[in-house]
Amino acid sequence: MDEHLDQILKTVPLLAPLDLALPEAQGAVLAEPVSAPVPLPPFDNSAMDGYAVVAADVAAASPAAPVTLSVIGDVTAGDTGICAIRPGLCTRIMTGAPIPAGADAVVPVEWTDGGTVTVRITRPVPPGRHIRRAGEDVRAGQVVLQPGVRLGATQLGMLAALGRARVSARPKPRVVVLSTGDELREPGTTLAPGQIWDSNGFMLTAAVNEAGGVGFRETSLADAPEEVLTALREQLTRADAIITTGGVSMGARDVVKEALSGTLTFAKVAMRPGKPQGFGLLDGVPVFTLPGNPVSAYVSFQVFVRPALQAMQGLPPQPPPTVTAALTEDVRSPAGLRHYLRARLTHGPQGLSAVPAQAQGSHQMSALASADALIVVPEERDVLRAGEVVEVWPLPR
Ligand SMILES: Nc1nc2c(c(=O)[nH]1)N[C@H]1C(S)=C(S)[C@@H](COP(=O)(O)OP(=O)(O)OC[C@H]3O[C@@H](n4cnc5c(N)ncnc54)[C@H](O)[C@@H]3O)O[C@H]1N2
Ligand code: MOO
Repeated sequence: MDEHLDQILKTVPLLAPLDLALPEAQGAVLAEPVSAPVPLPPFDNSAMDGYAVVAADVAAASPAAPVTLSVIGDVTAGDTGICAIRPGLCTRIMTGAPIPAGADAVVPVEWTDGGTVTVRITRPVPPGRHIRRAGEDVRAGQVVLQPGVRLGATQLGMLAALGRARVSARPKPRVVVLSTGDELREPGTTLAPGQIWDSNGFMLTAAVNEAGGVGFRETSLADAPEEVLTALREQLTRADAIITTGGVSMGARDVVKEALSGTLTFAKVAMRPGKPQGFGLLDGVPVFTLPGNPVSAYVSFQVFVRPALQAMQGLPPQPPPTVTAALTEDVRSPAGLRHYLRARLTHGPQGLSAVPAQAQGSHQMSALASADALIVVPEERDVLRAGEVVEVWPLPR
């Protein structure tokens, strides 16, 4: 498994950065350091609705002996005019409004009678109180986001706050998913004997999206090597990567293998499910040929394709973070294979427990669909005992 993944990670190309408008950049990975052209906040402003005052004027204010000041006007957020006060005067001020010259504190409106001509203030404020200083969030010139950061909601908010409309970032990889098999039909249609509905196509397209790519599902292909090759070539113009499922094992009609045997490397990987794997570049585009059994295809996606998509965006190709959990029953596993068992995690007083699914066949979608984790059984173990603390991968959602 490690060899196959290493081979993939050293082969997949890094996607070139694009100049993206902010809304298009969601999920892309920053390719430039972003520094602040101005300080944030750009100017001293009020943190409260209230009155901008000279703190010394209200130092002795109390409910018993309120201080009265003249209100010379209102300053609201967005005011661009120049405003100044001197001792004895104040302005009403709103949250986010620039602090008038001469003022050094804000009295919240709750501590006043709310007057508009004169105001009675019942509590003192120390100098600086309720003023948000220019640059106290970000200094001008400060590098705020480093290359390699995936742009989510908060990073896009940060970029907009810095006035950036566009950014250089590696886009989400576009991944085309092609299922192969004469037996496959579209969900929503009726089946003839021997036929099944294509589930891999939908599952893997969704898995691509969950993994931070953009998945495109194509209608399944018949077991004809020429057709498979033509379909793959057609997709090269829009795909950053292609996933196929089916046709890679030992059957008489393993078309994917037949179509690509000169181009890709096919291997039997020491894992279950997911033994037959193929990978390589077709005209520079990574092609992952995953096994047809649905659970095998899904597990293969998580262990090989997901890290590859991360690497293509310049992210560290990390497997999902694992947790440890106590096994609720014994499980057996063939030695020499890394085994991913479908399981459910439960939280109890003793911490996390992993409940293995009863159905562990690589065709048994229902156990996969009700699992929220995979128990990882290392190659060197052939039995794990109930109560043992084991490594578990929570599945992405
Ligand atoms: N003699 C051997 N037979 C098999 C071996 C082996 O080593 N020697 N390996 C087995 C393992 S493990 C796997 S996994 C499968 C992989 O087979 P293929 O990748 O060639 O896949 P197919 O034969 O096309 O299909 C397998 C199975 O999955 C169903 N399938 C395929 N595509 C879809 C889809 N899009 N949606 C739902 N189900 C799909 C297909 O109908 C078959 O039942 O080979 C074993 N055999
Ligand atoms: O490896 Mo197959 O992928 O076990 O069913």
